[in-house]
Amino acid sequence: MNNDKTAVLLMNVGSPDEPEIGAVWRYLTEFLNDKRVIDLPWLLRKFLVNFIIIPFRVKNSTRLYKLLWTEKGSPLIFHSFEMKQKLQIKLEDKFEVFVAMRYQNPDYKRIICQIREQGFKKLILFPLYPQYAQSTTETTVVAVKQELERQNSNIELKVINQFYDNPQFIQAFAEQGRKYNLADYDHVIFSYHGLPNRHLENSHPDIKATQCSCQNSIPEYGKNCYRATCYATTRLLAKELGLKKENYTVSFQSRLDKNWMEPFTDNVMLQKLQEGKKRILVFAPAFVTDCLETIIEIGDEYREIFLENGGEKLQLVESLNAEPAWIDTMATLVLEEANKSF
Ligand SMILES: C=CC1=C(C)c2cc3[nH]c(cc4nc(cc5[nH]c(cc1n2)c(C)c5CCC(=O)O)C(CCC(=O)O)=C4C)c(C)c3C=C
Ligand SMILES: [Fe+2]
Ligand SMILES: [Fe+2]
Repeated sequence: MNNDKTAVLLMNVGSPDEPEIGAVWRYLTEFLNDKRVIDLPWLLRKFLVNFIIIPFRVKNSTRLYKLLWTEKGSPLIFHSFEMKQKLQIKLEDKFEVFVAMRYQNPDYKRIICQIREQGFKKLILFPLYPQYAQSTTETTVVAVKQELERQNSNIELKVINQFYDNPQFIQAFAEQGRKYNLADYDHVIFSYHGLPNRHLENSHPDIKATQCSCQNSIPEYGKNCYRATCYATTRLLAKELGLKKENYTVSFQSRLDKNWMEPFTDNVMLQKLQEGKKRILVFAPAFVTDCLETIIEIGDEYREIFLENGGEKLQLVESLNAEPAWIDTMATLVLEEANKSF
């Protein structure tokens, strides 16, 4: 029994079990039927997701997952496991670290069952998203709370809600960037996973998102405003890297349709090219592990478009994965959370 130990649960989005059409279909079905991801009325969501989006998307997504897949499987999954192992060593034996995915496997419901059966009384949930969003952190927290209730568990829960401005996180990402010589590049893009504009409006209860100045500072209400926190992460990273305002741009990638957060990364990249910036370095600080959206979308797809249009170099900065500076950051975040009273 582990009465005096605290369980730490790392949770990320998840990947399909294999890069085959059936597995990708199951993954997209679980992911996109989540009402916090596609937040439309039930019937409209079911119809749109299951009869339009998935049938139209699944073939291409499978092709991309085949390109992404390695001998060790999906990067998002194997990097998450490597993080878990290294964090366990760092935290030693007062904590036991688990890893689960919001969608597909390892299944968070099964991992919570293990945590309960092993007698843990305290759980620190660590959603692996630097910036809070309803489609990532919120859905993870709600799912874990619901599952703990369903299993009649009295485990005490704490959550690391976000860490977009944590100085160690900023340092760790900057260190990844410093592996490249910044002087070799004409411009830097900070590319974040986008959100539907509707989600942005949800985090702007009193004002239209378009009228909000959260690009410049975190507004009063704004700690849960994804756009505000993306820009805040960028300002801190730019400062750490000594970048001048005119030498970097924030943009958003991975849109499902045109009503997503702008500017779009691919448009920014081509606009910079027109301005004569032929060598671009891209950071993706919404992701702590490399995944489909970094390796394939930026590293392959955007890079190819950039080169075809006359660019010379588009370089993706690797994510934090299991880098020592990031493992140290994770340990600090866990210990800080553990030191707040349960
Ligand atoms: C910052 C993290 C993420 C946010 C915010 C996010 C929002 C979001 N995503 C979709 C739809 C898809 N995302 C997909 C892949 C994917 N998304 C994230 C992270 C965030 N998503 C990651 C890390 C990944 C990669 C997973 C991997 O296996 O490597 C996919 C699947 C791939 C594809 O078919 O393109 C979809 C679909 C929505 C709708 C959304 C916000 C509403
Ligand atoms: Fe996504
Ligand atoms: Fe805002």
